[in-house]
Amino acid sequence: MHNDWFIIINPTSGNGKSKKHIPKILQLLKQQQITYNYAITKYVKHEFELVQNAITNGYHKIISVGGDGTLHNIVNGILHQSVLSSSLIKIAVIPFGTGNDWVKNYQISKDLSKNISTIKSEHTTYQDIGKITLNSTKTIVYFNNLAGIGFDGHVVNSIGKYKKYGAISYLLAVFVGFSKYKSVDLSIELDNKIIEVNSLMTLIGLCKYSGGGMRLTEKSDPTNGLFDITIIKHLNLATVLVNLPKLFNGKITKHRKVTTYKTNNISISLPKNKTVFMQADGELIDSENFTVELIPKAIQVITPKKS
Ligand SMILES: Nc1ncnc2c1ncn2[C@@H]1O[C@H](COP(=O)(O)OP(=O)(O)OP(=O)(O)O)[C@@H](O)[C@H]1O
Repeated sequence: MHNDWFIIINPTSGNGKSKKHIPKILQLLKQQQITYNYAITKYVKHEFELVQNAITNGYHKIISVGGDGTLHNIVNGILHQSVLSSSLIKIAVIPFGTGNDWVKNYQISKDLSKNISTIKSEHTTYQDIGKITLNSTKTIVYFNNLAGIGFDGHVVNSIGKYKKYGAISYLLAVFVGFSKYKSVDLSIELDNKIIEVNSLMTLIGLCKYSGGGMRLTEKSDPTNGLFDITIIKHLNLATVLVNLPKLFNGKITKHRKVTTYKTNNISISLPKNKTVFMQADGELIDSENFTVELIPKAIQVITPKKS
């Protein structure tokens, strides 16, 4: 194991923004005497392979340059390997995505110099990770921010064509998608209860933000060993419009059609013969009945010291 950082850069993140900043990032790292090696991804999910190769080659400090999807794939590469325990691996993020929701949770600076000083400090927080197991294929997908079923999966499915609009892309996808979307019947099992619900969307959160800055879960804390579950029943467009600010300030969780729970284990069954989109950290995943369990303090993430 050596002490250099391994940097994984997704040049397509943020509509190609990260690519333009590569020379500047590398120069600032050198200036702060941070030693590193780096690789640029060449295709979708290449991050997964790159991080596993880096760990096999003795790296245990990783920097993700990109958005939430890049980080998600790196986290999955780390959790799916067995060379080194994930809790011994440090992950830093230089955000260059569209939504950049995960970094908001920790107030990681978008200012490159400030962020690189934070990385240099190596101040870490041990973060919980969600582990989704799909019932029939036993496929495992990890998430570090939030997973969702229903309308938010539908938004992720359509987001590609809106990303060119930058920060407002998620909001655009919400409004364009809403009129055609139909809520679905879910059977949700948590804390020995079975909840049958017609749901617009159901969210399983570790961190606070998703969908480009929305706050759909209640007081999420990615270090407390619990998921924040939000079940939103069917809402009409007028209700969404009236409650728009509440989607961003967290107060939507108080709406009478919204219920919240805290748990570390949840199973969800989807309706038969209906496509229900599912997403993890803004990446679409296969849609089928699944169970989610929480792995406490599974990774170390580089975070600014609280002043
Ligand atoms: N070279 C590449 N070509 C095409 N896609 C890539 C490449 N490298 C990585 N990807 C994929 O790009 C996807 C999106 O990346 P990411 O989520 O980081 O950016 P974003 O969508 O702009 O940001 P955010 O998720 O924060 O809104 C990921 O699924 C990743 O696997």
